[in-house]
Amino acid sequence: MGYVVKEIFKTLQGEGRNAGRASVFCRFVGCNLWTGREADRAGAVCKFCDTDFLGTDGLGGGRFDDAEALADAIEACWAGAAADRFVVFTGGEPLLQLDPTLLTAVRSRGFTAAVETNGTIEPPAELDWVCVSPKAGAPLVARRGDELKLVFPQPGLMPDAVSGLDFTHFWLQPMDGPDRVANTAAAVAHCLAHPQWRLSLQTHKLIGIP
Ligand SMILES: C[S@@+](CC[C@H](N)C(=O)[O-])C[C@H]1O[C@@H](n2cnc3c(N)ncnc32)[C@H](O)[C@@H]1O
Ligand SMILES: Nc1nc2[nH]cc(C(=O)O)c2c(=O)[nH]1
Ligand code: SF4
Ligand SMILES: [Mg+2]
Repeated sequence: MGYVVKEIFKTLQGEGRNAGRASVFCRFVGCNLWTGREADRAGAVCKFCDTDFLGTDGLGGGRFDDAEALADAIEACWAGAAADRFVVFTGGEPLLQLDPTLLTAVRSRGFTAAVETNGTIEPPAELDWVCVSPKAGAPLVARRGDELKLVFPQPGLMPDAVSGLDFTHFWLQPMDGPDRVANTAAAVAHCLAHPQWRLSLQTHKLIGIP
């Protein structure tokens, strides 16, 4: 089983409960809700994506023949002590490729393993941290986890529709793009009126790190 990876980089997790934590990000190529091509954006299920997940041309990207090779690359990217190792699998949609074999390989190297997923695919049980970010118009299969991070506002997916699901933390993350300032104000207002929800800012963008 091989893996196709856009990029592998070390940075601080910018979003959600683990914001500020040193992390290796492994970004897989491909998504099931958008082709990744701008020409297809308007017709995609997910239209607001802020990420380039096409090609293997990013830092540390490439094709990895097996789980051991990719886990070795993740460990090399960490380039540090054995304590507090943390890897975030993202994409694109990581659950199109992430499997128990790769999770076992990174965990055997001392990593705590997290995922950022759109919730359309059931996450493997070997994950230590599951962040689900549901998308309007897409089936929500992953209905439990550690954090639910709703990009806000999304026409057709109101917070009330997912606030009863089995998650420990509930975040509203303002949709980045031309309406970011207005979306942030709307998210703040919703959190004030509905304290189950907390604000998640994309802090890496605020401070200019990857
Ligand atoms: C690029 S996605 C990759 C993982 C997965 N496909 C997903 O959607 O959760 C990583 C995170 O960025 C969020 N995101 C994507 N575009 C965004 C935008 N324009 N503004 C705010 N958050 C965004 C997603 O909702 C998700 O929580
Ligand atoms: N610093 C940083 N934090 C992140 N949290 C989720 C990200 C993602 O693209 O999945 C992301 C990202 O791209 N960079
Ligand atoms: S599901 Fe995630 S990776 Fe796919 S287009 Fe939407 S935000 Fe981007
Ligand atoms: Mg990102």
